[in-house]
Amino acid sequence: MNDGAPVLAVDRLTVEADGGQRLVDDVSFTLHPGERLGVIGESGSGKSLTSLAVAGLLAPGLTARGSVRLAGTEVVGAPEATLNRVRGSAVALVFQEPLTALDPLMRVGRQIGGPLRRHRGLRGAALRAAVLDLMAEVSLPEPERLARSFPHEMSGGQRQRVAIAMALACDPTVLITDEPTTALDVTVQAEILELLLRVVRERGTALVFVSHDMAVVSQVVQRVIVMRSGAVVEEGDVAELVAAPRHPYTQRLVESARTLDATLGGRPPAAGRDATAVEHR
Ligand SMILES: Nc1ncnc2c1ncn2[C@@H]1O[C@H](COP(=O)(O)OP(=O)(O)OP(=O)(O)O)[C@@H](O)[C@H]1O
Repeated sequence: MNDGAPVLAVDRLTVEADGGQRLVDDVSFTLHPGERLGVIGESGSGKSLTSLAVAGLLAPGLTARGSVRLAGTEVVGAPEATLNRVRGSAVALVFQEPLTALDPLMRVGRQIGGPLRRHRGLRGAALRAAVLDLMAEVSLPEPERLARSFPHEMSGGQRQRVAIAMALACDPTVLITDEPTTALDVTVQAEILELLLRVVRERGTALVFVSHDMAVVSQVVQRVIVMRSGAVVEEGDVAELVAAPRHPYTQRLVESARTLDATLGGRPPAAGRDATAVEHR
């Protein structure tokens, strides 16, 4: 599976603030077609800035250096037109709070149709059919009725399904999700994780899954990079890393996931599980 060219190659990526503060420090990793990679670390470790830099979405005042090759296109330093093209086809993002991706004043059917119009040129009946197909793919109930709803009329889980549908609209090679379930109720979290796993498997989409939660990451990805203070401190197969973390920081992350899990009476992270909930290829 990993013999071909990576769909994403991040090489010595740094992100600096205007004052010269280095917020992401020399980060390198690759992602192959259909692979699922976790990026884990505590708050402020640089996970989000890394994923934003990959999509060329850094805020003004932040500068990326190094190289990010996404489906063969260099993102670092690329002109806006190139970035728009890449963001239409090569990469899409799903954030923690679906409302950030949604326009509160636009019916969700039109919003899902936005990327289909812009990037795939669909109009009229073909557009409407594609919107309903996408809504069905992300298991939104009664698509015809929900398409006419506004975001505030939907539940948090339904809104995140809409955000995932919009991200999938152009069939991106790489999907980046940044804490996609953190804002949701626990039962809804599990449903959204299941959905994400299903759609990336069915479509063969490569996934970068950003999270602070080792237990969640171990359910979703095959490989993980561990970030601390902007740098990668450990990288490896997620089951091996959970079973035998080498870096003291990773050991702490795994230990706190185990402690929380034991407190809640749940199962230990993936290394201790069978493959019923988590299918690592
Ligand atoms: N626009 C910005 N200007 C200056 N510093 C920033 C900016 N955005 C983020 N930072 C800083 O960069 C560091 C890394 O932030 P980042 O958002 O990538 O962390 P994170 O690991 O994703 O954490 P969280 O889960 O809390 O979002 C933090 O110290 C943050 O305060």
